[in-house]
Amino acid sequence: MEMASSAKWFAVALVFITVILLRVIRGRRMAAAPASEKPPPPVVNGFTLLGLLPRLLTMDLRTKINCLHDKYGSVFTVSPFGLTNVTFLIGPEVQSHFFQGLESEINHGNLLEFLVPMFGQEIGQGVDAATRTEQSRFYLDALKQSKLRRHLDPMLQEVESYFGKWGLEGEVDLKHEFEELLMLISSRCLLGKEVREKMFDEFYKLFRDVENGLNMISVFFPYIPIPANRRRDKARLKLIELLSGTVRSRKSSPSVEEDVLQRLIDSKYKDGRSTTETEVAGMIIALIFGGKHTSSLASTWTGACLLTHPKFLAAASQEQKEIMMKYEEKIEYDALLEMNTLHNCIKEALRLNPPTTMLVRKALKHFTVRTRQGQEYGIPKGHTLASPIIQNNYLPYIYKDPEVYDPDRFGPIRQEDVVGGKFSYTSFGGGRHFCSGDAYAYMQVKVIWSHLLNNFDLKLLSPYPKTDWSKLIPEPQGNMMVSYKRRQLLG
Ligand code: HEM
Repeated sequence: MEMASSAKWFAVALVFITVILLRVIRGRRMAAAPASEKPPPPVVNGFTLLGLLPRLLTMDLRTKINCLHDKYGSVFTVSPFGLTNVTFLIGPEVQSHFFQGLESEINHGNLLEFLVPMFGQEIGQGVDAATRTEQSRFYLDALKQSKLRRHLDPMLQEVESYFGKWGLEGEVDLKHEFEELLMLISSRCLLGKEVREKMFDEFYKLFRDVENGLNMISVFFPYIPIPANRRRDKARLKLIELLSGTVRSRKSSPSVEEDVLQRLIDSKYKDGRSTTETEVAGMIIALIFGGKHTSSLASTWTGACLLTHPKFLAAASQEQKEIMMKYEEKIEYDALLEMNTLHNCIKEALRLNPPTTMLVRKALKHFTVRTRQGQEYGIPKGHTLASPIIQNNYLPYIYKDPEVYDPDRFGPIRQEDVVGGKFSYTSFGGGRHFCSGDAYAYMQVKVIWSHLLNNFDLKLLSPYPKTDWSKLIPEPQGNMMVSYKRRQLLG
């Protein structure tokens, strides 16, 4: 009996030792892997995360990432109990594959799946990679610099008419004002006159329901039947129906409009196929979604920064005076291109407060990165990759006194982002998926701020806003109350 029991324990021990030995041998083999296989990045595992939790819980997103950056360096993998592996890439030196790698080696994977129920199955993440790439080309083509001039007059009309409704003096919540105004500009320049003139209210209401479908829950569970998702699905169907009707009547009309909707209608795939009504409808919803809120936040943060920095407010106002004199009080497209001070004021507001705080990708193939200190790491296939713009924009070896609002850092003397090298400034992304609407965005924010600087004396009544990190796209917390006094009546 005793003999049988000993034999049993001996067999168990043997199996156990064999398993251990096999693991050690496999580990040695991996350690002796070819020289091209660099070590993986340091890992922040579940236990470490639990240890850090009390501190992390009290921090905002940027401080959290900063804390991990300080401790683990510019490349590290957050791996909570092996559930997932998210590798953070911080600083321009380690971004080139992230931004420029082939789509077949690094792409958005299913990380943006939550956009499918917002824009439909026919575009973006709902279609195969080749079709998606062609649709990105349509966006780029519709929004490229050479096509922007024609948007200036409608944009100016919207801005003048909006601020024309302000009194001689008063108080407003600038954040709210910009949200409304950007929706009007977007519907006019992107969607066109049919929607702007005849069905703006209906469009706005439906669009808001689609937009509000994006929340912390829907990002992870885009299809669960919570009320916000149900409202989103209903609104999207109605929106697609409404916009498809507009596309249909445009297609059958001999007159050709000059807005972005028309460009998407006229776009053709490489095989000669025209875009369908639902594709155009989905693409235009996606464009408005990508451009409206980001530009409204850019306008708000620019206001918050300018109105708390008299030196730069004075410089931007002086530039307006000179340009208005040169162009005889009329804003022309070329005049906008000459507003370098205002441009840098907006760019700096977006460095400090990028609306998209973090970019993500999926590694479909193993790749290597080399840090600024010369350390090389192999990033395994399958990892989720995160490029935190909110941390990259604050690196002190790129930006002097990174916490300070200083638009001069982008001026001709310092050019800190140029000196810092490619991917030093990524508020608009970079490389393959660089924002298609950056020039359009600058144009509308400049038209707005040029008008305000030329026509009003403004004072910030609220304190400089804190960032509301509870929002998926962080925004200034609460209202941003401003008092205005009209300098001259509009002619
Ligand atoms: C201040 C305003 C804006 C900011 C900060 C911004 C930021 C960004 C960023 C960071 C990306 C890269 C996403 C990634 O790599 O995953 C992006 C992509 C994109 N943006 Fe913008 N954006 C702005 C305005 C606009 C506007 C006004 C439009 C259109 C009207 C637009 C259309 C797009 C499109 C279509 C893409 C996808 C490009 C692609 O994947 O090929 N954006 N934007």
